[in-house]
Amino acid sequence: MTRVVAQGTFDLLHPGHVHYVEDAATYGDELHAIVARPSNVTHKPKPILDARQRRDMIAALDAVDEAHLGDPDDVFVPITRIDPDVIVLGFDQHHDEAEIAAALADRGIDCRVERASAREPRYDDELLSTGDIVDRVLSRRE
Ligand SMILES: Cc1cc2nc3c(=O)[nH]c(=O)nc-3n(C[C@H](O)[C@H](O)[C@H](O)COP(=O)(O)O)c2cc1C
Ligand SMILES: Nc1ncnc2c1ncn2[C@@H]1O[C@H](COP(=O)(O)OP(=O)(O)OP(=O)(O)O)[C@@H](O)[C@H]1O
Repeated sequence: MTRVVAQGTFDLLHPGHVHYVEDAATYGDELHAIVARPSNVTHKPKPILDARQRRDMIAALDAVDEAHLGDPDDVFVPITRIDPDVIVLGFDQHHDEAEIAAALADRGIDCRVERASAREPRYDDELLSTGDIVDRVLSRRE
């Protein structure tokens, strides 16, 4: 049983998230999605939706076998619990594969790090970014 981890903020779910978890799922038999807590989302605006709602939505996707609320303080708490064989990073995520691989090795966790592919828009109006969805809401509802 090859266990895979994907992770992210997964706010206002869109086809890019679906592509990410479906791509991640191809790396093994069981896909675990870890949902970032707001305190750990530091490189962009805080998510709109509660972490429990973001977890429930990503859990509803067929490709995801189990979704987990991330640990507020130590990102390796769920990793140690899930004990994955593969961690698949999102195509544009700011994490460095080598740094994560080193942190895993330091903890004695035997797990390789991969990177998912990107998904391009299938039509002009398709939004594949949470930030873009928020911007459109603001522009249409102000
Ligand atoms: C290996 C790994 C484990 C993670 N575990 C957690 C966690 O336990 N708690 C958490 O809040 N975020 C966790 N994250 C998510 C990061 O905190 C970060 O916020 C997340 O990658 C957001 O990326 P995104 O905004 O591109 O979706 C983890 C990320 C990685 C790469
Ligand atoms: N178009 C896309 N193609 C493939 N993966 C995507 C796409 N959009 C987002 N993802 C992946 O989904 C994961 C979670 O993305 P995240 O929660 O950061 O949403 P986001 O839409 O990328 O946010 P924002 O665009 O506001 O930064 C990330 O790993 C990201 O790489």
